[in-house]
Amino acid sequence: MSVYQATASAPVNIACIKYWGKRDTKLILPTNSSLSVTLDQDHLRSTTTSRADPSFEQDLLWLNGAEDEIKPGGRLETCISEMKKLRAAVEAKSPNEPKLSEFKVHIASYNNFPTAAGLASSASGFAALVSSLAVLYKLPATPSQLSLIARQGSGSACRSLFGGFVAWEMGTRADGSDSLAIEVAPREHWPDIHALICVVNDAKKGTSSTSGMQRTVETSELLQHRITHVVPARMRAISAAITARDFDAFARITMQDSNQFHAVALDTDPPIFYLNDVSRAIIALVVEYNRVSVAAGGKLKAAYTYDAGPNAVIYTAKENVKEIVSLIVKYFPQADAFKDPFKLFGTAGVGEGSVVEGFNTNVAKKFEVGAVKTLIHTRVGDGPRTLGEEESLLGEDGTPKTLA
Ligand SMILES: Nc1ncnc2c1ncn2[C@@H]1O[C@H](COP(=O)(O)OP(=O)(O)OP(=O)(O)O)[C@@H](O)[C@H]1O
Ligand SMILES: C[C@@](O)(CCOP(=O)(O)OP(=O)(O)O)CC(=O)O
Repeated sequence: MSVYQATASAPVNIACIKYWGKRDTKLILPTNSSLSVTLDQDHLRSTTTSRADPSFEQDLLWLNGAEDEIKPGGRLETCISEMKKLRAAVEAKSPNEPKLSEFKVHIASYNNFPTAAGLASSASGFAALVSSLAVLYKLPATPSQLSLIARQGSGSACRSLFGGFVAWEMGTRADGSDSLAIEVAPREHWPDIHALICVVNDAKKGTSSTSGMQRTVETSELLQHRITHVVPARMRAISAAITARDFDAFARITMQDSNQFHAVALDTDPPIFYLNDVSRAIIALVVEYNRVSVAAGGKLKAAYTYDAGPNAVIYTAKENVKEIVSLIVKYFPQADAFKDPFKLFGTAGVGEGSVVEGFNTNVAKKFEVGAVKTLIHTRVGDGPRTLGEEESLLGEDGTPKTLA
């Protein structure tokens, strides 16, 4: 008997121009376009195995080993049924293909980083789900076509269908058929972009993106200004900065847009606060680090950005990562040694950290150990990957394997 199954992994993406607001909550159609950098799956990824079998009695999904309910009419069910529709179209054209669209599926997914902690697990998760089903169903779909379905799982997930630098074009049609992700540039265009994630809090967050942005749409006047007068010009400017590999412009726009996103959160009634004292101290450190560079006749060297939580993502060129890690460690002592995936520091490690010459050390106070729990160093990465049988997360009986 044939086993119909496929495994795929997908990356996390972190937006430079933020998606915040829906014009259609069921189809997940945004009030503005957005743009992100896809991060390297070698460090952060969701891996998903999907299997179709005539003996399965219902569609089931396990996330990190625990069964996750597939609610009727919910996001998971929407994505799975949209993928089955695409499969049914393949079967209609090729009658010899097995009728997988009529079988139930068992899906096992695993995130190698904290779930629902503001590290964009829903983005990599839905991208991996859609990618594994696309391989299982042998769909002739492009990443942009698949992004239309991942979008209905979680808006930001549509951008994880591509590597590199990715735009989600908001589209104008009521059915959402033009609200999809496109590649602005592949990672090979600008592989020098690295990211340092400062994990301030990896617990489940207070106000979810989904409910927070809806409240903003309903109550914030500032959001209307942002979507009409600010984002369209920023989308053009940051795309041009990426094309020209102009880090200075890329960094300025990224920080401005993070600030404005948190301003519209504050402009929401009741207000939403995602940043905390630690987040604000990291902003002060990045601002001062850039000031020193500009004062010496140089350009911006780092850009902070924050999603719906206190964790910072700092984009920079590879050559600056060592200075920035040293800076963060100086103010935020680490309980565990910095995992140095790019071997920037020798055997001595980061030590106590340090600041660059001319840095005003009074811009922030030194925090206690644990204020920044972990530092994850990664870089721009590729799009979803198809994995081999040996990577399957499902055992012979169609339930998740126990992972070592
Ligand atoms: N690998 C996965 N496969 C399927 N669904 C997933 C996966 N990982 C996460 N999800 C879904 O995404 C939800 C978490 O999304 P949520 O938006 O709360 O957090 P986040 O994505 O980590 O944070 P943010 O979107 O603010 O960066 C999970 O509860 C689950 O429903
Ligand atoms: C702040 C953000 O990370 C918001 C992400 O929101 P989600 O994509 O998690 O929201 P839903 O579409 O409701 O699932 C900005 C961004 O990623 O663009």
